[in-house]
Amino acid sequence: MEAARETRLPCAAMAILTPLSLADARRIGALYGLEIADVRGLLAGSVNSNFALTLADGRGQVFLRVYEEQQLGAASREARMLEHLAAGGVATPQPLRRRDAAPSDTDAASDGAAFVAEHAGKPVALFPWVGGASLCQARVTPDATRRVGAALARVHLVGASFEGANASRFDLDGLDQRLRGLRSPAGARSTAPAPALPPDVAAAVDELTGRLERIRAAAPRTPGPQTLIHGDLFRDNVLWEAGEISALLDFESASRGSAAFDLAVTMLAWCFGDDLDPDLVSALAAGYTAVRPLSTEERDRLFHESVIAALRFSITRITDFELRPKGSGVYKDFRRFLARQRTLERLGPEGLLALLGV
Ligand SMILES: Nc1ncnc2c1ncn2[C@@H]1O[C@H](COP(=O)(O)OP(=O)(O)OP(=O)(O)O)[C@@H](O)[C@H]1O
Ligand SMILES: N[C@@H](CCO)C(=O)O
Repeated sequence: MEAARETRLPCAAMAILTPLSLADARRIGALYGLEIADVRGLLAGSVNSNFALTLADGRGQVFLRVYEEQQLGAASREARMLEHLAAGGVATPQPLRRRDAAPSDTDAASDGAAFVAEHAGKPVALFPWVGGASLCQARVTPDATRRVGAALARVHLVGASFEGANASRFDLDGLDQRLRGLRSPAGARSTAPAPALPPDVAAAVDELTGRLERIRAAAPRTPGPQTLIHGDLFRDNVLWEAGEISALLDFESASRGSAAFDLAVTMLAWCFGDDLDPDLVSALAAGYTAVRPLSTEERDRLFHESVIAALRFSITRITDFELRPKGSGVYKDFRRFLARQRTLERLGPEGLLALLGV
């Protein structure tokens, strides 16, 4: 196992929700054939409780995650998916196998039971320690977006043969439901904005509702080709070391979905400084297509999927950040994604394809 090279304290730092004593860590480590000398809580991530375990044999550390929101079945399925991706050459840490796992425990029927243990009634998985740090926007160069594009294409290529990916929670119906919840938290059929919403949020909800209706009306007749998508490949989900990607992280939103949608999410997340940066966009697309050319249908869907991607993050940033108590962790501004949506509309389908150069 590689030794840790640096301490990371990301802006999304949270408390450890589930404590893990050295005795707990030793019991869990033993299930994976590891002798643990030390355990350290990590202020990393905003959902799960994460720990660095030091190995007694001097081979460095492993990363232990306690899944705070996923049940055993979902965590096992995610571990099986990560194993599939890592085994296929995607740069993501391959979950460690339990020593007592039977060969069949990695297959779809057992749903990845080989990788997951339990602690305090919650699922736990172990991963090799990965060095590296995420990039701030000012350090994102065309070389970086080219690498990100290539890494995303590998997820789509390798993920295509993964059986068992879930449907996305963020399809148009899921987004519509979130907007309805915002307009009427009680779930009534009212179409009036809920009075509790601050005026600018209520106005955004109106704007997004209109947009969702327009997107539905203009939607292609079929869902188009599907593969396994990451769904959330933002800067904080990619670690870098010496100018290269050391890990893609956080496959929590991974699902069956459109590669064009995933490429659009990644473009929206990586290629905007103050405004859309054409050099970052064309490098991202070039990196992607060098590994996995887009099919004609995927290319034709790029604009449609881009406006859905902008809609998705505008809405989830309202429900998951704007309306939660401030000061309790990371805050992500939905207004940035409203602005990105307007940029896309200004560009139009032909303008977007010209920028991407596909
Ligand atoms: N295998 C690993 N080795 C070393 N550090 C890791 C490893 N996996 C994750 N990390 C660190 O932990 C941080 C949180 O990871 P991740 O995003 O997967 O966690 P999370 O708890 O699901 O939180 P969130 O979804 O909010 O990001 C990462 O940003 C990274 O710094
Ligand atoms: N990456 C998301 C948050 C996690 O899904 C965002 O920036 O809105």
